[in-house]
Amino acid sequence: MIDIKKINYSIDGTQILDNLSFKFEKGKFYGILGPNGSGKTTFLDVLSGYKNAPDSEIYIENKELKEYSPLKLAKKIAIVPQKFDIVFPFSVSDILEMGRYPYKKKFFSLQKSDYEVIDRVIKEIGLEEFLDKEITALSGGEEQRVIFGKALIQTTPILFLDESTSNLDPYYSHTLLSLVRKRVEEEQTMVIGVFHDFNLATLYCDEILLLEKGRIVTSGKTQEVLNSKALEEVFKIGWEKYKTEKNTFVFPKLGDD
Ligand SMILES: Nc1ncnc2c1ncn2[C@@H]1O[C@H](COP(=O)(O)OP(=O)(O)OP(=O)(O)O)[C@@H](O)[C@H]1O
Repeated sequence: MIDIKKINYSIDGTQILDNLSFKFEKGKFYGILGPNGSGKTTFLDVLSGYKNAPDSEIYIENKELKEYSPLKLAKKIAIVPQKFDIVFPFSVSDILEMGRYPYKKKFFSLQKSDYEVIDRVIKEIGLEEFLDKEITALSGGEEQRVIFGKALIQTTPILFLDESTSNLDPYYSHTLLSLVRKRVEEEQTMVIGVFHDFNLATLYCDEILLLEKGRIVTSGKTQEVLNSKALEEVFKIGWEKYKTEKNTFVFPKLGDD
Protein backbone atom coordinates (compact mmCIF):
# COMPACT_ATOMS: atom_id res chain seq x y z
CA MET A 1 0.00 0.00 0.00
CA ILE A 2 2.99 2.27 0.63
CA ASP A 3 5.92 1.05 -1.38
CA ILE A 4 9.12 2.96 -0.72
CA LYS A 5 11.66 2.10 -3.37
CA LYS A 6 14.04 4.70 -1.93
CA ILE A 7 14.14 7.85 0.17
CA ASN A 8 17.16 10.09 0.47
CA TYR A 9 16.73 13.38 2.26
CA SER A 10 19.35 15.89 3.32
CA ILE A 11 19.40 19.36 4.80
CA ASP A 12 22.35 21.65 4.04
CA GLY A 13 24.49 18.68 2.98
CA THR A 14 23.64 16.59 6.08
CA GLN A 15 22.01 13.27 5.23
CA ILE A 16 18.88 12.97 7.42
CA LEU A 17 17.29 9.95 5.70
CA ASP A 18 19.78 7.58 4.08
CA ASN A 19 18.62 5.31 1.28
CA LEU A 20 15.51 3.98 3.08
CA SER A 21 13.31 1.37 1.46
CA PHE A 22 10.30 -0.48 2.88
CA LYS A 23 6.87 -1.85 1.99
CA PHE A 24 3.97 -1.03 4.32
CA GLU A 25 0.86 -3.18 3.95
CA LYS A 26 -2.75 -2.35 4.68
CA GLY A 27 -4.41 -3.93 7.70
CA LYS A 28 -1.32 -3.41 9.86
CA PHE A 29 -0.23 -1.06 12.65
CA TYR A 30 3.48 -0.18 12.33
CA GLY A 31 5.60 1.43 15.02
CA ILE A 32 8.66 3.56 14.33
CA LEU A 33 11.18 3.60 17.17
CA GLY A 34 14.53 5.32 17.34
CA PRO A 35 16.58 7.75 19.41
CA ASN A 36 16.02 11.51 19.31
CA GLY A 37 17.12 12.93 16.00
CA SER A 38 17.17 9.57 14.19
CA GLY A 39 14.79 10.86 11.50
CA LYS A 40 11.37 9.52 12.57
CA THR A 41 9.42 12.76 12.10
CA THR A 42 11.28 13.55 8.88
CA PHE A 43 10.38 10.08 7.59
CA LEU A 44 6.65 10.73 8.19
CA ASP A 45 6.96 14.26 6.76
CA VAL A 46 8.44 12.89 3.53
CA LEU A 47 5.86 10.09 3.31
CA SER A 48 3.00 12.54 3.82
CA GLY A 49 4.36 14.86 1.14
CA TYR A 50 4.93 17.65 3.68
CA LYS A 51 8.68 17.59 2.98
CA ASN A 52 9.84 17.21 -0.57
CA ALA A 53 12.60 14.64 -1.04
CA PRO A 54 13.59 14.87 -4.72
CA ASP A 55 15.81 11.79 -4.55
CA SER A 56 12.99 9.44 -3.61
CA GLU A 57 10.59 6.99 -5.18
CA ILE A 58 7.45 6.39 -3.13
CA TYR A 59 4.20 4.76 -4.25
CA ILE A 60 0.95 5.23 -2.33
CA GLU A 61 -1.61 2.68 -3.51
CA ASN A 62 0.37 2.11 -6.73
CA LYS A 63 0.56 5.79 -7.66
CA GLU A 64 3.73 7.81 -7.20
CA LEU A 65 3.52 10.30 -4.34
CA LYS A 66 4.73 13.12 -6.63
CA GLU A 67 1.64 12.64 -8.79
CA TYR A 68 -0.86 13.29 -5.98
CA SER A 69 -2.49 16.70 -5.64
CA PRO A 70 -2.64 17.92 -2.00
CA LEU A 71 -6.42 17.34 -2.04
CA LYS A 72 -6.16 13.76 -3.32
CA LEU A 73 -3.41 13.03 -0.80
CA ALA A 74 -5.59 14.38 2.04
CA LYS A 75 -8.12 11.69 1.18
CA LYS A 76 -5.43 9.02 1.50
CA ILE A 77 -3.31 10.13 4.46
CA ALA A 78 -4.21 11.85 7.72
CA ILE A 79 -1.53 12.85 10.19
CA VAL A 80 -1.52 13.64 13.90
CA PRO A 81 1.69 15.70 14.13
CA GLN A 82 4.13 15.94 17.01
CA LYS A 83 3.78 19.72 17.19
CA PHE A 84 0.76 21.81 16.30
CA ASP A 85 1.24 25.48 15.59
CA ILE A 86 -2.28 26.74 16.06
CA VAL A 87 -2.07 30.42 16.86
CA PHE A 88 -5.48 31.50 15.56
CA PRO A 89 -8.22 30.81 18.12
CA PHE A 90 -10.42 28.52 16.01
CA SER A 91 -13.23 26.82 17.90
CA VAL A 92 -12.94 23.08 18.43
CA SER A 93 -15.96 22.59 16.11
CA ASP A 94 -14.18 24.55 13.37
CA ILE A 95 -11.05 22.40 13.71
CA LEU A 96 -13.06 19.17 13.59
CA GLU A 97 -14.95 20.35 10.49
CA MET A 98 -11.59 20.95 8.76
CA GLY A 99 -11.18 17.16 8.79
CA ARG A 100 -13.97 17.00 6.16
CA TYR A 101 -12.60 19.77 3.89
CA PRO A 102 -10.94 17.33 1.46
CA TYR A 103 -14.46 16.04 0.68
CA LYS A 104 -16.18 19.44 0.48
CA LYS A 105 -17.30 20.62 -2.94
CA LYS A 106 -16.30 24.15 -3.91
CA PHE A 107 -18.91 26.74 -2.84
CA PHE A 108 -20.92 24.08 -0.95
CA SER A 109 -21.23 23.54 2.78
CA LEU A 110 -20.52 20.27 4.51
CA GLN A 111 -23.20 17.63 3.95
CA LYS A 112 -25.31 15.67 6.43
CA SER A 113 -23.01 12.66 5.89
CA ASP A 114 -19.98 14.80 6.88
CA TYR A 115 -21.68 15.82 10.14
CA GLU A 116 -22.51 12.18 10.85
CA VAL A 117 -18.79 11.32 10.68
CA ILE A 118 -17.93 14.33 12.87
CA ASP A 119 -20.59 13.44 15.47
CA ARG A 120 -19.46 9.82 15.61
CA VAL A 121 -15.83 10.78 16.33
CA ILE A 122 -16.91 13.42 18.90
CA LYS A 123 -18.72 10.66 20.80
CA GLU A 124 -15.96 8.07 20.33
CA ILE A 125 -13.30 10.26 21.90
CA GLY A 126 -15.43 12.35 24.23
CA LEU A 127 -15.06 15.84 22.77
CA GLU A 128 -18.62 17.07 23.51
CA GLU A 129 -17.66 19.44 26.30
CA PHE A 130 -15.04 21.29 24.20
CA LEU A 131 -16.97 22.01 21.00
CA ASP A 132 -17.60 25.73 21.60
CA LYS A 133 -14.22 26.40 23.21
CA GLU A 134 -11.30 28.00 21.44
CA ILE A 135 -8.55 25.50 20.69
CA THR A 136 -5.97 27.85 22.22
CA ALA A 137 -7.84 27.67 25.54
CA LEU A 138 -7.44 23.90 25.94
CA SER A 139 -4.85 21.96 27.91
CA GLY A 140 -2.08 20.14 25.99
CA GLY A 141 -3.84 16.77 26.26
CA GLU A 142 -7.27 18.19 25.35
CA GLU A 143 -5.75 19.88 22.31
CA GLN A 144 -4.05 16.64 21.27
CA ARG A 145 -7.40 14.80 21.48
CA VAL A 146 -8.98 17.40 19.19
CA ILE A 147 -6.17 17.11 16.61
CA PHE A 148 -6.43 13.32 16.82
CA GLY A 149 -10.19 13.64 16.31
CA LYS A 150 -9.71 15.84 13.24
CA ALA A 151 -7.44 13.16 11.72
CA LEU A 152 -10.01 10.43 12.40
CA ILE A 153 -12.74 12.61 10.85
CA GLN A 154 -10.63 12.68 7.67
CA THR A 155 -11.46 8.92 7.34
CA THR A 156 -8.36 8.05 5.33
CA PRO A 157 -7.06 4.53 4.67
CA ILE A 158 -3.66 5.61 6.06
CA LEU A 159 -3.02 7.34 9.38
CA PHE A 160 0.32 8.69 10.63
CA LEU A 161 0.74 9.24 14.37
CA ASP A 162 3.81 11.20 15.49
CA GLU A 163 4.06 10.70 19.26
CA SER A 164 0.37 11.49 19.15
CA THR A 165 -0.41 10.30 22.67
CA SER A 166 2.56 12.04 24.33
CA ASN A 167 0.29 14.51 26.18
CA LEU A 168 -2.51 12.08 26.95
CA ASP A 169 -3.30 10.39 30.24
CA PRO A 170 -3.38 6.55 30.20
CA TYR A 171 -7.16 6.43 29.76
CA TYR A 172 -7.15 8.55 26.62
CA SER A 173 -3.92 7.04 25.22
CA HIS A 174 -5.53 3.62 25.30
CA THR A 175 -8.96 4.83 24.17
CA LEU A 176 -7.50 6.48 21.05
CA LEU A 177 -5.00 3.75 20.20
CA SER A 178 -7.65 1.04 20.70
CA LEU A 179 -9.91 2.94 18.36
CA VAL A 180 -7.36 3.10 15.56
CA ARG A 181 -6.33 -0.52 16.21
CA LYS A 182 -10.00 -1.51 15.74
CA ARG A 183 -10.12 0.33 12.41
CA VAL A 184 -6.93 -1.43 11.29
CA GLU A 185 -8.58 -4.78 11.97
CA GLU A 186 -12.13 -4.08 10.84
CA GLU A 187 -11.54 -1.70 7.93
CA GLN A 188 -8.06 -2.82 6.87
CA THR A 189 -6.63 0.67 7.32
CA MET A 190 -2.92 1.21 7.94
CA VAL A 191 -1.33 3.09 10.83
CA ILE A 192 2.30 4.18 11.09
CA GLY A 193 3.06 5.58 14.53
CA VAL A 194 6.19 7.03 16.09
CA PHE A 195 6.55 5.92 19.72
CA HIS A 196 8.93 6.63 22.56
CA ASP A 197 6.78 4.55 24.91
CA PHE A 198 7.74 0.98 23.99
CA ASN A 199 4.92 -0.49 26.06
CA LEU A 200 2.35 1.25 23.89
CA ALA A 201 4.18 -0.11 20.84
CA THR A 202 4.06 -3.60 22.39
CA LEU A 203 0.33 -3.37 22.95
CA TYR A 204 -0.73 -1.90 19.60
CA CYS A 205 1.85 -2.51 16.86
CA ASP A 206 2.09 -5.52 14.56
CA GLU A 207 5.53 -4.58 13.31
CA ILE A 208 8.33 -2.24 14.29
CA LEU A 209 10.93 -0.34 12.29
CA LEU A 210 13.96 0.66 14.30
CA LEU A 211 15.67 3.79 13.03
CA GLU A 212 19.15 5.08 13.74
CA LYS A 213 20.85 8.01 11.99
CA GLY A 214 18.33 8.02 9.17
CA ARG A 215 18.59 4.30 8.42
CA ILE A 216 16.35 1.32 9.19
CA VAL A 217 18.56 -0.79 11.44
CA THR A 218 16.07 -3.62 11.73
CA SER A 219 12.38 -4.30 11.19
CA GLY A 220 10.02 -7.16 11.93
CA LYS A 221 7.36 -8.40 14.31
CA THR A 222 7.03 -6.19 17.40
CA GLN A 223 8.16 -8.85 19.88
CA GLU A 224 11.16 -9.82 17.76
CA VAL A 225 12.44 -6.25 17.42
CA LEU A 226 11.83 -5.39 21.08
CA ASN A 227 13.75 -8.50 22.13
CA SER A 228 16.58 -7.95 19.66
CA LYS A 229 20.19 -7.08 20.42
CA ALA A 230 19.72 -4.12 18.06
CA LEU A 231 17.46 -2.40 20.62
CA GLU A 232 20.32 -2.31 23.14
CA GLU A 233 22.83 -1.19 20.56
CA VAL A 234 20.69 1.60 19.14
CA PHE A 235 19.55 3.03 22.49
CA LYS A 236 22.86 2.29 24.25
CA ILE A 237 21.13 0.91 27.36
CA GLY A 238 20.19 -2.55 28.61
CA TRP A 239 16.56 -3.61 28.84
CA GLU A 240 14.77 -5.36 31.67
CA LYS A 241 12.07 -7.74 30.45
CA TYR A 242 8.69 -8.41 31.99
CA LYS A 243 6.75 -11.31 30.53
CA THR A 244 2.98 -11.62 30.59
CA GLU A 245 0.89 -14.36 28.99
CA LYS A 246 0.68 -12.48 25.69
CA ASN A 247 3.63 -10.08 25.58
CA THR A 248 7.10 -9.25 26.79
CA PHE A 249 7.40 -5.64 27.94
CA VAL A 250 10.79 -3.94 28.10
CA PHE A 251 12.01 -1.32 30.56
CA PRO A 252 15.35 0.52 30.62
CA LYS A 253 17.87 -1.17 32.93
CA LEU A 254 19.60 1.63 34.75
CA GLY A 255 22.63 1.66 37.06
CA ASP A 256 23.41 -1.51 39.10
CA ASP A 257 19.77 -2.60 39.59
N1 LIG B 1 14.71 22.26 9.62
C1 LIG B 1 15.79 21.58 9.96
N2 LIG B 1 17.04 22.11 9.78
C2 LIG B 1 18.14 21.42 10.11
N3 LIG B 1 18.11 20.18 10.65
C3 LIG B 1 16.92 19.61 10.86
C4 LIG B 1 15.70 20.29 10.52
N4 LIG B 1 14.66 19.46 10.84
C5 LIG B 1 15.22 18.35 11.36
N5 LIG B 1 16.55 18.44 11.37
C6 LIG B 1 17.50 17.42 11.85
O1 LIG B 1 17.15 16.19 11.26
C7 LIG B 1 17.39 15.11 12.19
C8 LIG B 1 16.16 14.25 12.28
O2 LIG B 1 15.12 15.01 12.90
P1 LIG B 1 13.71 14.34 13.23
O3 LIG B 1 12.85 15.41 13.81
O4 LIG B 1 13.23 13.64 12.04
O5 LIG B 1 14.13 13.28 14.35
P2 LIG B 1 13.20 12.37 15.29
O6 LIG B 1 13.75 10.99 15.20
O7 LIG B 1 11.78 12.56 14.97
O8 LIG B 1 13.56 12.97 16.71
P3 LIG B 1 12.74 13.10 18.10
O9 LIG B 1 12.69 11.70 18.70
O10 LIG B 1 13.63 13.98 18.92
O11 LIG B 1 11.39 13.68 17.83
C9 LIG B 1 17.80 15.76 13.51
O12 LIG B 1 19.19 15.67 13.64
C10 LIG B 1 17.37 17.20 13.36
O13 LIG B 1 18.21 18.05 14.07
